[in-house]
Amino acid sequence: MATNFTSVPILDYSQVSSPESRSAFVKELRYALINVGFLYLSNPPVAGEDIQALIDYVPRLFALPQEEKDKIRMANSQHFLGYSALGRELTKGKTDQREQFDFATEHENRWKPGDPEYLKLWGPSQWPDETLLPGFKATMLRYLNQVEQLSYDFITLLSEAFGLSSDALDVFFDKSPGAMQHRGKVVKYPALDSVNSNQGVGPHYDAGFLTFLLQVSPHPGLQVQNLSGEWIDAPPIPGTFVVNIGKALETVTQGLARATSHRVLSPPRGSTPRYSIPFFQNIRQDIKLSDVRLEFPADVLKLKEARGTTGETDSVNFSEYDRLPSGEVNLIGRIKSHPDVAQRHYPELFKHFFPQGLPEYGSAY
Ligand SMILES: O=C(O)CCC(=O)C(=O)O
Ligand SMILES: [Fe+2]
Repeated sequence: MATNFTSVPILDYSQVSSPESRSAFVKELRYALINVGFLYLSNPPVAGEDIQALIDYVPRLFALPQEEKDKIRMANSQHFLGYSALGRELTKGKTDQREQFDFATEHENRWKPGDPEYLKLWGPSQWPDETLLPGFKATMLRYLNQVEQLSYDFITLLSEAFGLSSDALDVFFDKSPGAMQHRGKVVKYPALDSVNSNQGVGPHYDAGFLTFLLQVSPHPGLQVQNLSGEWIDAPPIPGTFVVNIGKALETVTQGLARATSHRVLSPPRGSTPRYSIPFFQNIRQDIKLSDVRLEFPADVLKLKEARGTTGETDSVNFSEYDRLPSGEVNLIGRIKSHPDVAQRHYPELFKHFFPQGLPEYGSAY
């Protein structure tokens, strides 16, 4: 089997429901996790009518009057939830050319004085005025809840694929109601005519465990980096999610599940905008990855050796995972990406990471 990839494999989730095809699925999953770090998932267990309803809402969400979007701007939120205008997010210090709304699964903030600051990171979303976009909030939450369930089921499959007991990774989640929070985003990438670079989003790794991406519009632009550093297209395939692995999952699986660097190029001049909806699976904020040591069978570890080492990439690294609680690593990531929000809600950390003050793109709201 080739260890370098030139395309992203497609896995069929309907295979999971019968015992015979389930083992074929798990085998393909093992290959995709170890060698690619990305896959398409067809027939995902998320209601087609919810996905379609969400897709229909997306252009209407971005078409809301600017003042309505500004009412729910991210700078209002210590949870980094809400609206980010074009060009207000950084990847590795460079401006991303996208406009987006961060909406998360429902969660009441649990921070109280004396608690670690990272507990402030999870809390309620800011939603657009219901009268302007009736039903959007309920649809988005239904969608997020279904993808959350899929994300847990997928972790079970991943554990099986790596020869672990199916509950081996349960320790990373607190499944009591409302205890976890996972984050979704609705993203718009305008065409090159209206932006000043083609960095839709710069090369990066995702931070957490699994990402489930819905490519809403038919535009290409998403690219993933293979072992020799080439950029491979991952164009939209209707009816699928793109699934990829974050740095936390790579770390706890000792590099078996590959976190693969990826980026989005802006649509060409004259194009309509590209839209997407990623879902990021979080893990417990208080867990330190180094506290959990998983024992993988030798034959599985050999597959990683056969893959060879991943070349250096220029992507953001999340190297702090070996020593800090996961919540703190995530807070640092959010601060670096959204300094204007950090300046307002985390002034000490802001000063630490941005000693010269806010970067060039302008002042905080
Ligand atoms: O919009 C996309 O297709 C991918 C976005 C992404 O990689 C991210 O937001 O982490
Ligand atoms: Fe990403």
